[in-house]
Amino acid sequence: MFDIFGKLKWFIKEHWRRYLLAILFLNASSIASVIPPRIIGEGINHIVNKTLTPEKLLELVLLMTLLAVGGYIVSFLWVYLLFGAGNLLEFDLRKMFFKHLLRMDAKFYEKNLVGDLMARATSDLRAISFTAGFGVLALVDATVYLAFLLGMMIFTINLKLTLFSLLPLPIVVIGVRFLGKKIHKHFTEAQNSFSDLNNKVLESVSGVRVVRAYVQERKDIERLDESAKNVVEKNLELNKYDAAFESVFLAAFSIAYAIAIGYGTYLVFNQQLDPGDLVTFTIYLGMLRWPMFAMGEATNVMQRGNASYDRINNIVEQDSEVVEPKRPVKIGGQFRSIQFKNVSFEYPDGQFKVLDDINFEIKQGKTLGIVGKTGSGKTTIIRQMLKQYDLKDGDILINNEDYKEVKTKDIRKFFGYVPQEHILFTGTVKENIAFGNVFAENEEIEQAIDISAFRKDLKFLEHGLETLVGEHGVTLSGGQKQRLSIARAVLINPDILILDDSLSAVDGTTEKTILRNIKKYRSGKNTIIIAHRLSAVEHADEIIVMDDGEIVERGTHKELMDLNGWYARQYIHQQMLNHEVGDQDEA
Ligand SMILES: Nc1ncnc2c1ncn2[C@@H]1O[C@H](COP(=O)(O)OP(=O)(O)OP(=O)(O)O)[C@@H](O)[C@H]1O
Repeated sequence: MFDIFGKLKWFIKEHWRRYLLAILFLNASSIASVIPPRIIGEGINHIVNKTLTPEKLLELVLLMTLLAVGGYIVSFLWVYLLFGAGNLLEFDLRKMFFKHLLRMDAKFYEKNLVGDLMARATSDLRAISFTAGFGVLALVDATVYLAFLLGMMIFTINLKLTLFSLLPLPIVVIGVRFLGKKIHKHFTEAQNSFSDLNNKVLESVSGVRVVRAYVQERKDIERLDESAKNVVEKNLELNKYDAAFESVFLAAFSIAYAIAIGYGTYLVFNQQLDPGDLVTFTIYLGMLRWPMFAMGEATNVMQRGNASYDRINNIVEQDSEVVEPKRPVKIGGQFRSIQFKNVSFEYPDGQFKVLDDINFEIKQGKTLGIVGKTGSGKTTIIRQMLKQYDLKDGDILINNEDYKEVKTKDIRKFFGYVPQEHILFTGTVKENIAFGNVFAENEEIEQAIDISAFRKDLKFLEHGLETLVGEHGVTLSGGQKQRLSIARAVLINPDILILDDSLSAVDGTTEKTILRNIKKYRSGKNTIIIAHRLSAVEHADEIIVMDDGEIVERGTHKELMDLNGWYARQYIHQQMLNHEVGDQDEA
């Protein structure tokens, strides 16, 4: 049950002063709350014994007022400090979690779905934060405050009365132990089902257009329904144990209350107890509700916090397979070359070689074209180049240094990558373009817009560069997104610009314009172009043709045309199609 505090030792150690003060103020407020019932009892005894004088009454009222004001101040302080600790912990954990997500490799994201990660980053982190704030409060009140109250009941009122009223307590202890374990188990199951629902909602929302296009709304609703039902069932199961937990202790407490009232009245009748003391005792008994309830709550909250901490840890403990070098080699200065030497690769859960003995070199200032059938391994070459997966067979060298000896971030700084899927962040067009270089000057942004032929699109956007795009903004067409993504990559002026099928949604004329601009503005820099439309790589210094993970043809456009293989056949076929389309357009 206390495991969670062991796991949070690092945080408590860092914030021990805050916790110490919070607990001191919390206990001061407990003391401030156990004295007034005694004053009330004393007042009643004075009334019964007819010894109450105006001076005594004034003294009692002043004391009560003083305690109320003091209690208010210390309560404010402990609430601020203790719940603040919970918020600080949530902030620290969220930062750590997010940093970890940014560090992880592609394999991690294949294993852990986004919806599940989101569930952990929200409700699990909140459960842990709740433990660090409210959990500590419940624990302190269930022990120290309980001890204060019992002390007052035993030492200032009556030992026997107190002992009798505590008789049902063992029921609570047994209930807490048994039900606490069940709650831990069912809470984890409920959280897992919530993660699953999150994944499905995410898929449904992001794929809503496809779902509609295929008229699959009903099936999608059924799928979500099933998942939502599962969440409800798991939570109802959890509620059952939650309810049993609270009922066990409320029943035990009610019995204790009945015993105390019955036996206390008997003592008053036998003049072994003053009526004022019985009133004080009943008030204490009422006050005992919270620390006894807190006993259950502390267990409950700690069990949940523990389960959530394990779920967070489970993610944070997963390490990236891409191992960072212990003594990294620094590669400063300009990019000179990248070499693939006998590189073979299988995806972690794949069954076959996706890359088979790949060899090529890109020297400074050169353009490489990568073409081939779909699924032949073109993008996988890029993933290896960006060190997204661990390389097992063969070597990749950058400026003659082994990739394994160079930090991933030092490798990636050479690249500007335009992936097949274009991601727009919520913000303006300008912010999206300047994503990789927020300090870019306006002229640099304007130049990136010209290179990527995005200027003509700007005219159609109501607020030009300041138009909001992404989740809360206007929707851009596929071609516009491609051009914006190219502008984003061009702006960072990378040594190697990678266009991964990034010209597929632009027409032939715009493609020519973009390629001409890239050649002109990026002379001396490298470009890698993956394309299905071969006209996009015609001008490259070298073109490699991929088939089933192997390089089956290589050379310049002219050499490949002379070879009369897949490239030449495909090129001629595409040219004929272009003419046909052109003829139809003219007709
Ligand atoms: N994450 C992955 N896990 C397992 N297999 C994968 C993964 N990504 C791709 N593959 C497989 O690797 C092979 C090569 O994929 P890759 O994306 O490199 O091909 P490509 O030539 O770029 O295809 P396209 O032209 O359609 O983009 C395919 O058979 C694909 O199914």
